[in-house]
Amino acid sequence: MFQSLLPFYSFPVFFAKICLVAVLLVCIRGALWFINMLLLQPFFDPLRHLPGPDGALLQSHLQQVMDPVLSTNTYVEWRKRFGRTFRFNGFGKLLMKDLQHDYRLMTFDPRAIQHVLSDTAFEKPWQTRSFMSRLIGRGVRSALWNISYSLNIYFLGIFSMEGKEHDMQRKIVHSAFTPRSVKNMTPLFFQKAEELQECWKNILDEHISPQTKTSPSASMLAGPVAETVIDVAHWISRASFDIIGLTGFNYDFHSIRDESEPVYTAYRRMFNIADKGLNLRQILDLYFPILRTIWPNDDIRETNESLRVIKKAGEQILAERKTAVQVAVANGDEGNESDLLFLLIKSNMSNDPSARLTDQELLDQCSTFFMAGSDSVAVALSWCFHLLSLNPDIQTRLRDEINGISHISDGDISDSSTDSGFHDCDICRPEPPFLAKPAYPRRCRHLPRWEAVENLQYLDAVVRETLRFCPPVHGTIRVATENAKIPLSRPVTLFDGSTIASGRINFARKDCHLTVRKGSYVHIPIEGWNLSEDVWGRDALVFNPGRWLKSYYEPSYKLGPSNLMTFGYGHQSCLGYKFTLAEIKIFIATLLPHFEFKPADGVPISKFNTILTRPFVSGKWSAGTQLPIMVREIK
Ligand code: HEM
Repeated sequence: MFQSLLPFYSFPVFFAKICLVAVLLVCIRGALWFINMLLLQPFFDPLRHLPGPDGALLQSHLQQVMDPVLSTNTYVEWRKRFGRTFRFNGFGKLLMKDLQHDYRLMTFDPRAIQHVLSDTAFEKPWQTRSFMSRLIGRGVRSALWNISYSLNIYFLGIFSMEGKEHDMQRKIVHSAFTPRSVKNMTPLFFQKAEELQECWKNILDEHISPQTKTSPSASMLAGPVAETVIDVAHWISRASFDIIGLTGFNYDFHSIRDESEPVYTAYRRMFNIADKGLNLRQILDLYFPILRTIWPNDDIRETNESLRVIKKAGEQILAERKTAVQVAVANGDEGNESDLLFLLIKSNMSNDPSARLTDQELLDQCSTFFMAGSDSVAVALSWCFHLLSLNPDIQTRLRDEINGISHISDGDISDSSTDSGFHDCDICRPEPPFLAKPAYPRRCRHLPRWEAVENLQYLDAVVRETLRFCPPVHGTIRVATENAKIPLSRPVTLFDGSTIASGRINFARKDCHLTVRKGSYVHIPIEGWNLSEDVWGRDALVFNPGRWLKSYYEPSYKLGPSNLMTFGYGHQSCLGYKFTLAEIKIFIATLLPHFEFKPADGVPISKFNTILTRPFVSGKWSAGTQLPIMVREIK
């Protein structure tokens, strides 16, 4: 047939015509997409009625919202201009095959936040889960992802689960975070805090001037004997890795002393890669995960290698912990083991067989603990030392309080394991809300040492204020999986002057709730909530631990533990809240009496968002997270 056409159409003409038709088709498709994206979609999006910042439809406001250097002012300004609930532009979302117009909702309204974080119609976006899944979870349903999944090694942690799978895992994992489990871990926190203290002391010993070394009496007169700049974030990160290794699965990385342990190195390399954030290649990988297999780059190869090391070690550890559970159950002394994997295996064994986690899923939970529980605590603790270094008066007052503990004895865990008399401390207390506490009743069954630290009110205030002021997780996002309604606690005035009333969702009326379309993103500004004047008063932007000491602290709203959004809210909120408080308090109580912290000269510190909001030296982003602080030994 083609042969018969050729006399009429020379090949170049024929080819040119085909090209012309193809170009025309692409142009028509482009024009349709443009009309749909810029005119139709925004027109039918209910969020268009909400007030929000100006900007062309293709202009994104994401940097203003997500960059912690800009976000604090952005929130303050937008809230002044638009109220508690408004919309802004994302960067376009890829739904089905099309890049779609992307109005996003941001809300500071407690009822709306409560609803979005509790209602199963809202899930973590698959992009977030897919990004995390590379490290800790599955949970994404795209066909391409599944092909890639079958070719790679993925973890199946609770973080990337939704729906029933999530509920089932949460029930089992939750059982490893009971007050008693956390209490039993506190000796390990002390052990590692003391190791870190010793390491810092050794570093400082190298900086003692010869004169002071030969003259102990002079050093006593002079007070502090040595000082140097220490990258506090780096050391604390090593310590919290050790802690999560021990508390997670009874495995000591010894990374405070030596960073060369292979599993530690594997995790560290993998997290460092994840911390680079989303670059173009990673965005491509998200949408076309098969690329990771057919066109791996250095980061992907390194991540795969790390995952292999972790998997191999994990299998060995799992086998060892399973044997430990069997022996403990047979001997009836299960109460003495405190690592999360042990508790998970035990809880899994007592679960309905059909709902039990597989070995792989058990290991995945441990990787989840690593991902969720090591650097997050380290970052919070680092910010705490940073804030103390900037506020010498607060630092001195806190040190005086800690030094005022008359005696901290090393308790015996077994002494404290009787079941009577739980008292109202953070570890024992079943749930928030937090009210600034009077002195705790003295019926605690905790270790005497932990009890002493736990009872320090100013320490408690400093830790909570740090978690409010510098939340390690900057914000969270949910996506509507169906057209959904969101109730409000305050009315919202729309662009056209009409109002959406506050109150419960009223299905009979349209003006009693917000409506969002399937696929719309809702941003929950964790940092924004924590720094909101509506919630915390006019000094919301000031670091003021004293706010927690008022005899009766009653915030206007209650969302999350201590009314902090730091740990999220609802059925996917943080399981490690009490664990975190205990670890941070113990590290501060151990280190502060021995060291004084001052800002290092000429080293400005800024926040930078990777997965967590980390400290960086301003202008030196490529050097990675750092927190150089001048540390001086106190003799
Ligand atoms: C300062 C320390 C920490 C902060 C700021 C933090 C923050 C958070 C936040 C905001 C969420 C909810 C995320 C969302 O809703 O999108 C979360 C979830 C979670 N966190 Fe933490 N976390 C911390 C420490 C820990 C620790 C120490 C552990 C465990 C050892 C842990 C385990 C988890 C787990 C398992 C989840 C998922 C819960 C679920 O999906 O049901 N976290 N965390």
